[in-house]
Amino acid sequence: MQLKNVSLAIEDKPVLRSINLNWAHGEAIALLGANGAGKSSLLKVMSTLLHPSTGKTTMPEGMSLQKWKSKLGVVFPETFLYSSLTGYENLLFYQKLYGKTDNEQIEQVFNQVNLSRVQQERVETYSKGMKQRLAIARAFVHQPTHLLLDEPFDGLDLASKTILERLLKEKNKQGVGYVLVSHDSAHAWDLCDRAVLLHNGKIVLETPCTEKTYRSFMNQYQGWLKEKQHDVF
Ligand SMILES: Nc1ncnc2c1ncn2[C@@H]1O[C@H](COP(=O)(O)OP(=O)(O)OP(=O)(O)O)[C@@H](O)[C@H]1O
Repeated sequence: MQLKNVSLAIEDKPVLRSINLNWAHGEAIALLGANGAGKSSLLKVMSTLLHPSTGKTTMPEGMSLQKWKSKLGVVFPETFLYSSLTGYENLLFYQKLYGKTDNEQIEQVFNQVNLSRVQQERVETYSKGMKQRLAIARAFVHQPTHLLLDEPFDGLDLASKTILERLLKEKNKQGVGYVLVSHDSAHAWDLCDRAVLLHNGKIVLETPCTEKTYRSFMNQYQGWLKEKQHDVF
């Protein structure tokens, strides 16, 4: 997917400013930045939930908007789960939305997020971490090729965190790309090919995620964060 000069204003407030970003097929991008930098808004534009005020988003080659939506899996702070339905009913519902019914796939994702045991229980009885794992399963249930992940590790215990890390690495090996928003830069660095830093709605830094580039990136990131503190206080 390609974003060209994308800007977004919400209620006249500039949230994204002239964003240029190329997301290559299978690429894992860490999207970093301070609170309010515009990370979630950018993911929403990429998911087409929000439309840019100006600029252009282009789908990967040959893909219609409809096709793009069908290839996309999202983990957003809103879980999009139905609490009065069981875990199984939720996954079945979402799979059907994508025009599929594949019980084996549902079983597989339940196994992957370690929720098989409670799949017939209503979601309102799940803990926060279990709901988050089900939201992750929901994002994977139609076998997307692109993932938009807004703090997907939020609320996960250590074991669940490891499960998700493994899942992302495995999917990435199979060619699935993702954009990962995280406040844990070191963690995101380990899971991604490239890091993009947003500040006040602008991309201010981009670098490949290698051991060598981490320190320099973090020094610059901290510089931006200090500037942000001056803005606020
Ligand atoms: N619905 C909305 N109405 C008004 N302002 C909004 C809305 N959504 C986002 N904003 C503003 O847009 C800016 C960017 O918000 P966004 O949630 O994208 O940032 P973020 O980088 O994801 O932050 P965080 O790390 O805190 O999640 C913020 O200043 C926020 O107040």
